Amino acid sequence: MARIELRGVGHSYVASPASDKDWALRPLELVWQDGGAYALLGPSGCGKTTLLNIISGLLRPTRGQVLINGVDVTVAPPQERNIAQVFQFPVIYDTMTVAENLAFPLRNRGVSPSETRTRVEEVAELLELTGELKRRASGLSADMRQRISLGRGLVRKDVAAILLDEPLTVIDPHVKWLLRRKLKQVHESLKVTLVYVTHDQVEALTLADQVVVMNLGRVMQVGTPQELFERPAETFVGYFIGSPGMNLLPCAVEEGAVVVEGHRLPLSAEVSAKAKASGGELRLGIRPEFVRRVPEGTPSALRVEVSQVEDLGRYRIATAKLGQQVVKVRLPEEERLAAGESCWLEFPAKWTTLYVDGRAVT
Ligand SMILES: Nc1ncnc2c1ncn2[C@@H]1O[C@H](COP(=O)(O)OP(=O)(O)OP(=O)(O)O)[C@@H](O)[C@H]1O
Repeated sequence: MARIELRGVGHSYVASPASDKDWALRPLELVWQDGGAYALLGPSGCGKTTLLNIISGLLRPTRGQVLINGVDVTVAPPQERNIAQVFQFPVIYDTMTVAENLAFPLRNRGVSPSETRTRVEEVAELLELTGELKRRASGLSADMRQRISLGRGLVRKDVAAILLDEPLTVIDPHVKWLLRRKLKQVHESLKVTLVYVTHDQVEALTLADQVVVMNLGRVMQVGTPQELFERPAETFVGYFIGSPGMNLLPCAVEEGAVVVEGHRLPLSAEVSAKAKASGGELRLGIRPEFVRRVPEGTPSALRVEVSQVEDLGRYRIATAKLGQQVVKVRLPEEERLAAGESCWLEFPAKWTTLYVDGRAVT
């Protein structure tokens, strides 16, 4: 089991990093608790793999220290870290049987044949591979191969953490959810620290207790799926998480109010004072799920013109014009609304966040 601590860890692939953009991973502080399930979520190129490779020891960071259970392992090679890594494209030995593939890490460490057999059977059971143990690995489906790869990580009793780098990307969509569920079960039963890299928010939010959202080599926010959804600390998080993302409306502040397209909405005196003092670019954020349709005449209601209503299967999204700005609204099932109509909307204060230069004012 492992508690992983990153102290001022940063990495640059250029010899003498000068500006922020030279850092693939900007120096950061992060603690991953023993037994937790974490996701690293962010767009392509944001530094997820770089961070994962630093933890596993494949990459030595330009700066900072990596501690596993309090021991500094910054310069220790991967084999000294008791960390298993599962890659997007699993490396499986086709000439071996499934059982031999699973046993491989134990054979390498000189574990006795009887203990190896017991562990392989346990892991095979956990991953529903028992019926396949005697089969040759060649010709197995992508999800079977990924299960073997995961099994090879789990087979060692001393494995402290499992790092998975986009493990489901090449898996058929209709078996993806099965493997995702399996992974969650494995984590729940073994309580091994799990770090899961993905650019897919559904994967991150369903698997992890804590999600680390990254962009441009920087950690934008660490939080539970609920915290990231309800209280995005940065406009990037608000927009990147959610489908569609958060509405981010240019606005102004006056004392005790935020002004959007000429409408005054109440705002705490403290937040309005901080925002005014900062002098930065202001946005009012509200998720489409929290915008409410209200009857005409409701205090603070905003009149909008609906330009489009999209049916996304389980729900519908209305796109509406508020003056010059566009607002997305998730409609309740029974709500009747069509393009060309106008209606009244409310932004409940509880669900609005004011951002200055992309950061939430709290
Ligand atoms: N070996 C390398 N040499 C030079 N630059 C690199 C190297 N590996 C990654 N980079 C750069 O570092 C940045 C972060 O890359 P990284 O692979 O960590 O991102 P990522 O979030 O995992 O992206 P993806 O999801 O596409 O794998 C990118 O700009 C990438 O081009």
